[in-house]
Amino acid sequence: MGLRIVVTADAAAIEYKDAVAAELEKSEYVDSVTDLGLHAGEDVDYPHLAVKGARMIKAGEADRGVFLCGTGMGVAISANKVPGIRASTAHDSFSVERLVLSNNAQVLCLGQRVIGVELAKRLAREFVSYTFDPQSHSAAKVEAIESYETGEPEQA
Ligand SMILES: O=C[C@H](O)[C@H](O)COP(=O)(O)O
Repeated sequence: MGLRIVVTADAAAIEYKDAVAAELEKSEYVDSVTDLGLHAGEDVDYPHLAVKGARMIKAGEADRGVFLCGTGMGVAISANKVPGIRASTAHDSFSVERLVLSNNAQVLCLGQRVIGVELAKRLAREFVSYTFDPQSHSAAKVEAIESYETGEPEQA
């Protein structure tokens, strides 16, 4: 079964969000792409969009997200406010690989004002091709991240 992807972007990144969504629709790893907007003419600030998308993942309504803004940083910071969500900006292939394989991140964040559209499409395509291995040496570290969300850190 393929991934259910949610995409969203503020007014600074609508063009790239649409390009990334179209790219992901073609991916063999993707079953569905849900577009939370923005669409042309709409204006909602990035924190609200990123948290809405992150909450969809947290609720089990989507598996992964690709969130965009001018830099990819505001949506990442915002998505990480949702407990259980791991999101980061990553603008190179190696980082995107490690975002999944090391960090088990559900959300890739991209910046329309920083990279070219072809790179954005490629990174989104690569992001959905990786699967975290819960038996890997990285799993305990991801669990440690989660332990800091419970209010009872395993090791401070
Ligand atoms: O991280 C924030 C984004 O880049 C956003 O698209 C632009 O935010 P700003 O208008 O506050 O610079």
